[in-house]
Amino acid sequence: MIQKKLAGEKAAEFVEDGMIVGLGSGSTVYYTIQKLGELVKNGLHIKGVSTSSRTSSLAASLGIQLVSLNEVEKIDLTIDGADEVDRNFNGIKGGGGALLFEKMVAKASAKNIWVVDQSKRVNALGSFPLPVEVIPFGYTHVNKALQERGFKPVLRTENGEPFQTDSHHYILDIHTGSIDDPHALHQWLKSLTGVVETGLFIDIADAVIVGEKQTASIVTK
Ligand SMILES: O=C[C@H](O)[C@H](O)[C@H](O)COP(=O)(O)O
Repeated sequence: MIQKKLAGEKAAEFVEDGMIVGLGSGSTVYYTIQKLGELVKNGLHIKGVSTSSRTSSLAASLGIQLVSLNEVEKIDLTIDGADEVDRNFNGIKGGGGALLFEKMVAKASAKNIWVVDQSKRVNALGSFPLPVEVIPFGYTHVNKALQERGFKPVLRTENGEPFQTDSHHYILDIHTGSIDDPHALHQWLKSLTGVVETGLFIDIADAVIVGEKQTASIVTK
């Protein structure tokens, strides 16, 4: 989709020679990574920290050098997609199941830019089902607690089997409706034993690049 391409490619303009760059996951940041691949072929030196096995394969195929999160003290800039972004730049991520690594990479980054198309911008988070990453052991009990709270959890599946994240966890997609207090919801979810991470990304994005019909605009706080 052209809006994703415009946003994704625009973000590559913020990458400078010598940077350690967090490489997000998904169909929008795909275009950033493709662009970075071109720039690397033309002499740009960067090291990438990947957030998913898919991104690792893509980056490696384009000749982008990868290092693990353990090997770096900090990341200069991370570029990633999002499933929803509100006016405070809080977001829902994890539609592709990469939320845990994405959040760890984001939190180790001096700056985070999200790339989205216009449809991802919302007044309040919560229309997109919120991914909750859980360990497979006893996940039905977490599911029950979420059901009791009225969140209608759905175990994410792939080819008829539970979808497994890169860490071999499961994902329960929950239906929260409009989220009034993302902090409180995130805290409550994290308090459930067996929950590894939530797709609520709060106070993480510094700027959002929004792909429009013919251009991409940069929105800062
Ligand atoms: O787990 C997936 C990530 O959080 C993605 O960044 C997010 O789902 C947005 O992906 P896309 O750009 O494909 O809509």
